[in-house]
Amino acid sequence: MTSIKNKIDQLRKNILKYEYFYHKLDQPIVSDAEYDYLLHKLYNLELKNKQFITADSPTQKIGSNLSNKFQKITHFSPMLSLDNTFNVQGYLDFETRIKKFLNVNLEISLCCELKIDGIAISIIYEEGIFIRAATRGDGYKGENITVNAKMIKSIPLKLTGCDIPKRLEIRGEVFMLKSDFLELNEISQIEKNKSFSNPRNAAAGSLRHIDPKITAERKLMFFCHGCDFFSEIEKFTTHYERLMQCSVWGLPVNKEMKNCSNYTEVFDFYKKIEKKRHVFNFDIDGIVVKVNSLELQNKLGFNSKSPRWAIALKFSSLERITRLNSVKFQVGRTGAITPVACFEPVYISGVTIRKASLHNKNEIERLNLHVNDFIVICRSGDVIPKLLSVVTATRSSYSKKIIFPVFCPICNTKLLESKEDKVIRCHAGLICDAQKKKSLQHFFSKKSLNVRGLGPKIINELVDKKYVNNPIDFFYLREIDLIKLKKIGSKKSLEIISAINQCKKTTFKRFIYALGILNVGEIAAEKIANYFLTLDKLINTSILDLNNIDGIGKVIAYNIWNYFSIDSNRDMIFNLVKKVGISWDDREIFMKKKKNTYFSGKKVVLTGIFDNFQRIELKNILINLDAIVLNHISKNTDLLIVGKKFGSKFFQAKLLKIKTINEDEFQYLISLK
Ligand SMILES: NC(=O)c1ccc[n+]([C@@H]2O[C@H](COP(=O)([O-])OP(=O)(O)OC[C@H]3O[C@@H](n4cnc5c(N)ncnc54)[C@H](O)[C@@H]3O)[C@@H](O)[C@H]2O)c1
Ligand SMILES: [Zn+2]
Repeated sequence: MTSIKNKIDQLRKNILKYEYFYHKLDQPIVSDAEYDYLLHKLYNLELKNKQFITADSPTQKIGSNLSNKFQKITHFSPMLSLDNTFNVQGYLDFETRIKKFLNVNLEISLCCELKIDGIAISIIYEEGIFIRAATRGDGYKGENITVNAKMIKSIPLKLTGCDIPKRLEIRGEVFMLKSDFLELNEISQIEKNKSFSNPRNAAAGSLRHIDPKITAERKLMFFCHGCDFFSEIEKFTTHYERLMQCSVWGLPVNKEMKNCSNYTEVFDFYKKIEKKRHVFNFDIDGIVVKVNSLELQNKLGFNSKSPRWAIALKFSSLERITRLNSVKFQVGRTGAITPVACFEPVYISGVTIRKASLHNKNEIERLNLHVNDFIVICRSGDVIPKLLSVVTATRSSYSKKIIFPVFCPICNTKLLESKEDKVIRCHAGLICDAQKKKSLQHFFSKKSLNVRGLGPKIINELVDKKYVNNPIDFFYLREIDLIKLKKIGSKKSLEIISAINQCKKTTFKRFIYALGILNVGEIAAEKIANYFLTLDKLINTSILDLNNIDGIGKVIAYNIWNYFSIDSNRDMIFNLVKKVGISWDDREIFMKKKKNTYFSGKKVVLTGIFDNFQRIELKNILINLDAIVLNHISKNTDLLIVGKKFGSKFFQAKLLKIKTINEDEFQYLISLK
């Protein structure tokens, strides 16, 4: 029992701390999802252990923003929060509750409005003149922010029109436009002032600033969402009519509101607003549904935190809280270790998520994760799952901290951190089964040698069963080996073997890409293929030569050079080409017609013999590159390509001052895009 009490005490302490930062300092230190989650947890614990409920529990009173910055004033009637729900059932429960309370079975008229994400204030008008304004405070006492509220242009200092009551209380929301918020934060960044985390906090901080001039500068806005006539006889019977009257007196009332007579109409309005919430230049976090009849509102009254006649139907958050089960350290194809958080599934905007990458060691340290932690998950940019933060308030003192491993979880080799990119890697290469599997998957993948039907599962099983150790082994697989794999029959085995045989005819670019050289993606592979044209040239290249390739940086150049300097890699390539018979048409890349090349419209002549091309081949390449290939030199010739054992054309060109290039220069030029 004491442990439950401790749990409750600990939760309350944390919630009150978060409320202090949010309401009093306007600088939240945890996300709303995390705060709501903890409050909900406390609520459930108290429900099961009613003996521990105290009047000062955050479940029993509203979060207060009362500070010493402003004088305090007592509200004429309590200014409370709103009951809220995120789902249909929660809303239906609300309807059932009020019908039961009122003992009615008929449809109740409801007024739906936007739930503006701002800061609540109360304004008192006497004879139509703005007299005083106050924040919600603790619900009973508020902060006197009269001077500051007078700085808000959309709040009239004098009401216009007839039938203005002697005393009128207006309640509404002060907020900041999203565009103004972005501008304010930009300026704060330049001037190195503190910035706000969202428009709501910016509005609250600006309204409650000790210098009213600052409030004036911040361009705050106001929407009225309620009023009280102080028991003066009024002609209105509904909340909706009252708001319409406020608008006539010159008070800003948001036009997006709707009278509904049943829950289907309420949900239509909710869906419509949720769809266009991003169109509004101010934040809203849901809709508010209010019993329209003032008489029924009076009958329903309040509980300690909120009126019984209203509920906020909030938009589902893009953040969810769930329990972390484990962190797996995955070994990538190049040995890079990526931590991946595995958690209890959560459903966010239409997708069930179970895992999120934690990217690197720094992220693990930033989060200070422990096993069984409750974590906040979101879909960043609405797609990629991201672990935002940890709910430290619910962590047990015994839970185990997650530590980045020192040894490879697959092959046990000591991990090393690269100085350049700070990535931690297992350097065991193909000795490491994880890297071996990923490299083989890459070798036969769609963009590499493209063997259909040879997916990761089959490759992993083949490695585990030790049927294959390197790409060459795949070309010697037999039907009797393959049928021993899970879910592979004779037909499928033969299909796989045939697909493996077919992949022997490939392209140079695909072959380079398939090798999986560090940082060499498809584009780099294409550039390299275009530049070298032959495998021989590529294998025997120098770093200097590699640095010449447009778009190949120093790191990639080194990686390529390093790859081909390793004997086992050269042996494997030799065997793949000479023994297995992988081949490609070197020239294939130049056989596609191109416009706007270096050669476009140029009159080109050839002389001599070439190491890497037959004369006719070279001619075709040039024609495809948009050149005009001629047999004789004249003063109109633009370019002469000179091979070994060149003839008199070379001397004629020199006399006529025609540009000449050799085979290497030609290869460089055709490698350009
Ligand atoms: N991140 C944190 O650390 C932290 C801490 C405390 C509270 N919070 C957040 O603050 C919220 C709780 O604050 P709250 O008690 O003010 O509740 P609330 O903001 O959910 O709802 C109550 C408020 O809604 C406002 N409102 C907006 N439009 C309205 C309309 N049309 N009609 C009536 N009222 C309208 C009212 O001013 C009212 O005070 C929660 O969402 C919680 O996540 C966050
Ligand atoms: Zn390893």
